[in-house]
Amino acid sequence: MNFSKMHGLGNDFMVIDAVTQNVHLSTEMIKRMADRYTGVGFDQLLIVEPPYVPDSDFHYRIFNSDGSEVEQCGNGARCFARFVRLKGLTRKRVLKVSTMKGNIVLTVNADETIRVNMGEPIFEPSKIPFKAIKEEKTYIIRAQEQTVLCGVASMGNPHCVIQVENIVTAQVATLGPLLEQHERFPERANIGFMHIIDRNNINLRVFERGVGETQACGTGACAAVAVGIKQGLLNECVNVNLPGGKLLIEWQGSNQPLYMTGPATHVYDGFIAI
Ligand SMILES: N[C@H](CCC[C@H](N)C(=O)O)C(=O)O
Repeated sequence: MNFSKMHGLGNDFMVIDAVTQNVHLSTEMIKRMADRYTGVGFDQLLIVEPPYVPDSDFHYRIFNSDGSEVEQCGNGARCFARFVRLKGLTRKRVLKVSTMKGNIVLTVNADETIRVNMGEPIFEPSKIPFKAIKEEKTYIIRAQEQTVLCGVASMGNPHCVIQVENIVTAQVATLGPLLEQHERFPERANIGFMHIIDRNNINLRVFERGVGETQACGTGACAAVAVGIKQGLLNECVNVNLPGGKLLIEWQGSNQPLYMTGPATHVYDGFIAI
């Protein structure tokens, strides 16, 4: 099976064309290919399929390295757009794509960065899902002996966003797994640690559901800015500095779509006999 290795700011992907290839992968196969020592190695696997819904160009499926299938992937969406053009599956620069939970529209800019309409952030607890009596700007979560203040949002996938004073000393390795598996997140969650520099710039690290800390998380950047704007701490246009690089996030508030702009990099093509 042919594949491409790609990344969005160091969040890395194995991308498979299931339009011209017959692809049937079990969870075990996905986990084996995800292994960074004995497999291809990736944070997520992206499988590009023919369109499922009317008026869309493609469908694409996203699997974390633990084999779990998920609803959305921001960095993966940009790599998807670059992949389908690189492989000659389309010549369009505006792509309509369906994923497990919704449709997104991607625009490939002249400089080959990609601007993605990620849809409207979701804050209703039952739709995230997150166990809460009612929707709040800030929640208190008790995790073992710690009390955590956070915001919660979904970009199709669930995110918990914690504000920290110092991004380097943020408790990513300890609080990350604790909150990812917390019982208030019935489908687990991605955990973002946000340091607000000013109203237009943040630093962010993300402990991703089903993976661990990654170099970048596109939906995590979207969720962090959405939570920060909802809490009145950020302006409509924010530079998000991740360990792997910078994303531009724009959101004009309720009932408006959120946009993410950033790069997508093709690393190599490969073949795996499975
Ligand atoms: N780990 C995420 C999926 C990938 C998201 C991330 N790689 C991005 O760029 O948005 C989840 O389980 O919801």
